[in-house]
Amino acid sequence: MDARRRFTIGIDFGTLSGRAILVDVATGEEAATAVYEYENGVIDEVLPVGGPPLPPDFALQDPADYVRTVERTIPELLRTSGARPEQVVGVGIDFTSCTMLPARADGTPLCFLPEFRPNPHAWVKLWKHHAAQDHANRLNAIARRRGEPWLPRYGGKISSEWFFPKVWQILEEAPEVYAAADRLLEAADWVVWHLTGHETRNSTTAGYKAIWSKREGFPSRDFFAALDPRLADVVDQKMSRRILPQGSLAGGLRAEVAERIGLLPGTAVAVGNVDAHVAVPATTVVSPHKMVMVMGTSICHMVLDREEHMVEGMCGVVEDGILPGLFGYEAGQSAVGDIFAWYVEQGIPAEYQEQARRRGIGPHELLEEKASRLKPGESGLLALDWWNGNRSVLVDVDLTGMMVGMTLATRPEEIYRALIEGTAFGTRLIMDAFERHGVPIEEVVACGGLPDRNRLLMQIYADVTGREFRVARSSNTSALGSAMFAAVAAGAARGGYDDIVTAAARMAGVRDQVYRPDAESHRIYTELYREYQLLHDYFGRGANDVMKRLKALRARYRASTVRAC
Ligand SMILES: Nc1ncnc2c1ncn2[C@@H]1O[C@H](COP(=O)(O)OP(=O)(O)O)[C@@H](O)[C@H]1O
Ligand SMILES: O=C(CO)[C@@H](O)[C@@H](O)COP(=O)(O)O
Repeated sequence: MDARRRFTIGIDFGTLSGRAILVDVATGEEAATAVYEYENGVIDEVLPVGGPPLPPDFALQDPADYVRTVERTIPELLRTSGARPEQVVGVGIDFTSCTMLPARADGTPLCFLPEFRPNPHAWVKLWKHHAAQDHANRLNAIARRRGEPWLPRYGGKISSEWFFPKVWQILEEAPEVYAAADRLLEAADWVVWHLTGHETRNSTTAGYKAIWSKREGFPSRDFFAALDPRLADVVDQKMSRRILPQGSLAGGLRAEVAERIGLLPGTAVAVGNVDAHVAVPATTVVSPHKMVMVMGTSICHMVLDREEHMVEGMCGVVEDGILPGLFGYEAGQSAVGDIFAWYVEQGIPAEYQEQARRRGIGPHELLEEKASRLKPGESGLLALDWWNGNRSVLVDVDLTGMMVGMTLATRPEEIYRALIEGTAFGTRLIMDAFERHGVPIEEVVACGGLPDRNRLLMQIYADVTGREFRVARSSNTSALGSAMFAAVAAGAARGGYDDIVTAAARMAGVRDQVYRPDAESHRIYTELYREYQLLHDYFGRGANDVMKRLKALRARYRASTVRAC
């Protein structure tokens, strides 16, 4: 190991695991990687401490898994690379968002305290926690009635996945937790607090998930009081108005953590970031009108522009939200990889599982191989990709998945392919919304776990959208982006960079591989897309609320079943 090399560390806290990389600041070479699969994963049935079944649509996590991620991955990076602590000039982290938790004034999560451990609301609410939809609906109705100027920045609706519906749910369903919480914060900021001993708040989670803007700050005290008088001062009582831009130095690594993980105390730590937004410069995109698609459990569609446009169903548009000096747009699909996981785990016949096992391949690989032999339209199937609700453009987690065209002859690979195609149609609809509202999409760069796992999926996305898909060089773009922002937090004087654009030029890259649309497939998919749009509007825009009626029946029946036990 050349002692003159300088490195930064990026840790991407995903839905199921934390992934860390050690990156050469001069070249972007990933000298080592380490992964920690969360011991408690996604907590959606019962708490790790036991107790009654969690209510429907809860999705929680254990902050101890975040501490274990830091303490397991960073020593592994140093061990496998041979890098010396003094060669590491900075650490950056990114997180799924909005993943939030209640904590004491010293940063202790309430779920660490014996008296609160049995209470689900004391735990981390993961980004996909969908049990605050009622609070989101009421918040949106009040915001619309008051004519709140910030609502159009979020596509006209605040999602139940974002910060304040989750806060309101805690207040109404667990007022004792709300009262005991000195701090309410994003997990991204909590991990940085754990690393540095300083509480900081970053502009990306604040802007996209907590209705903050650089020009106007948070919504007014009157707005919060209109939700509930007890929320009037929530920002000043349990949050902060000191919001730091991306690349800011949050502080130095605190001694007790540095000692446990093998780094030097005082190593620069960048403010926290969001897994989708941080990936943008790591794919080389630092200028407008290039869509970065972070493709994993969900898909996040990220675009930069010099102007602010109001686009239907956006998760948000935030000034400086992704890169300084530009408006950053975020749209998304709440379930993509999750849908394929659901089908592989719940839907394929034992015969297919056995076939895959005999051949020493995974079920995804077997299905991909079989589905690759099908032609667009051949299955007669069409899916609405709402297995975990709709994030963009309808912003409604109470919508559910649907597949039409099934017959007695339908085969598993046809269903698998139709699920992929349905998610691709969802992406095409988001791209159309951007262009319809004045934000052109001139290029597409994909990153995340899916491009490395499923070539058929990538080709279908190119065929459905009619666009070329480039792929980021790194298989860990979010972690690479965090490592790049760590270099900026350290600054050129300490071996990093003074701005993210320079860091991107030196540390980011794209692969030579390009997925190009096939003209005939695109023609067929455009016919199918028209059918998708009809179903989308009929079931998603109020013509028939059967999905919501069925979900209400499920909740009622499930509640009665639980009571009967
Ligand atoms: N071969 C595959 N084809 C399609 N989806 C896959 C495949 N293998 C894994 N997945 C899905 O990819 C998702 C994980 O994506 P990844 O980007 O690694 O994680 P995260 O979303 O936590 O960042 C899971 O939802 C999983 O079901
Ligand atoms: O919503 C966001 C970012 O705004 C993501 O954190 C969320 O969709 C989860 O992303 P993953 O698919 O787990 O990478």
